[in-house]
Amino acid sequence: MASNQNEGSPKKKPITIITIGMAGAGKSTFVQRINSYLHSLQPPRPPYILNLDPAVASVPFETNIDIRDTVNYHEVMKQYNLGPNGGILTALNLFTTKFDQVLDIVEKRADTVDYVILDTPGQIEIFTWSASGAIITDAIAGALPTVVAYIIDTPRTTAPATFMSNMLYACSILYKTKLPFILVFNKTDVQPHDFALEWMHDFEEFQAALATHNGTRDSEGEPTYMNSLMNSMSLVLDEFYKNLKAVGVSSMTGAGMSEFFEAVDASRAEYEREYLPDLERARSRREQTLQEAKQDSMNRLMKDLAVDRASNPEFARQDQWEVEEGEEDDDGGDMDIIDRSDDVWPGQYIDVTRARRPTGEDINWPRPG
Ligand SMILES: Nc1nc2c(ncn2[C@@H]2O[C@H](COP(=O)(O)OP(=O)(O)OP(=O)(O)O)[C@@H](O)[C@H]2O)c(=O)[nH]1
Repeated sequence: MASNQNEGSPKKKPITIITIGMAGAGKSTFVQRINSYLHSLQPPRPPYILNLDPAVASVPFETNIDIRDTVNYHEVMKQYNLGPNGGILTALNLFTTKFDQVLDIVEKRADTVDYVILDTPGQIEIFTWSASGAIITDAIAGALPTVVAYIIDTPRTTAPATFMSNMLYACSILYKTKLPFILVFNKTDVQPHDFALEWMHDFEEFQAALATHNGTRDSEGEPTYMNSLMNSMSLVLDEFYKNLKAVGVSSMTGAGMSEFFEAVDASRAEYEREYLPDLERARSRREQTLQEAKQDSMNRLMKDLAVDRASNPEFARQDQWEVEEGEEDDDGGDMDIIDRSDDVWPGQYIDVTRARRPTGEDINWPRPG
């Protein structure tokens, strides 16, 4: 594994590895394996581990932060009258409200660790398709270089249709997070992952595997609808494969660990080259949209006031700004600042025309031009 740091140069930020995978793919065993691998290095490089699965009975590693210390999943189920999945999701939502504190703690440890590892709930969609999952991912990726490790149960992926479904799922996560992505073919002690690499690199190999699979032709010898669909999808996936790294590991034996960390270390550059500029662009776009919304509201307000004055000259005459002696009569005087940071969409949109004040309270509206 390449060292993360050169003598004398400032320490690089740690890389966050978000482990995601279908239930039973081996996420927890994988986190345990990378944990023990990093401890076994000379010198040891213990990672900082966060468990985000509120429903897991026990984890085979020492966590630094554990969602179960903050939220009692069983209590959540009882209190909100929820089933197991609703309970996990609500527990994750509750934990997410504290994630700024989590991030503070992690950032404080940034000088002492090289890797931060997130183990996610077993039900993959609870993390990948929930607002909390997106908030946690964005928050951590905004603060530290981050890579997604998508754990695949290799022995259960040897059928072309299952393989494709798994890849499509991975593809959706890649496009959702836009983060550097590593396909981790786990359990290679049971099933080597060569077939998967072959299918990923040679489109025709995959099509051939598809053609030899049962049920791909109908009674008249024509490809079935599913087969045609899978053929077309495999063309789409061809583009997806170019954007990611694939490694084979066995969390059971420890095989493939150094290759995995080479892929992780290489992802740092990818994160800096592709994700960070995108993040900056998104931030400045948001900022610009906000400015435009403010300006638009202001223009509309000015226009409305000007129309009112034109149609009601008596009101306009009475509605004069009284300038106290010694007070400057400039247009850039104090304006009430409307802080909407506690609103449902903090900072997303400020519409000054909708400002509300208790009656009787003075408002220094800007003058119409
Ligand atoms: N042979 C073999 N078995 C493995 C390997 N990795 C995990 N397993 C087994 O796969 C099963 C599931 O592993 P877990 O680590 O619990 O999987 P998980 O994805 O965390 O499962 P959830 O808790 O449902 O999310 C366990 O029986 C593990 O022992 C591996 O590399 N090789």
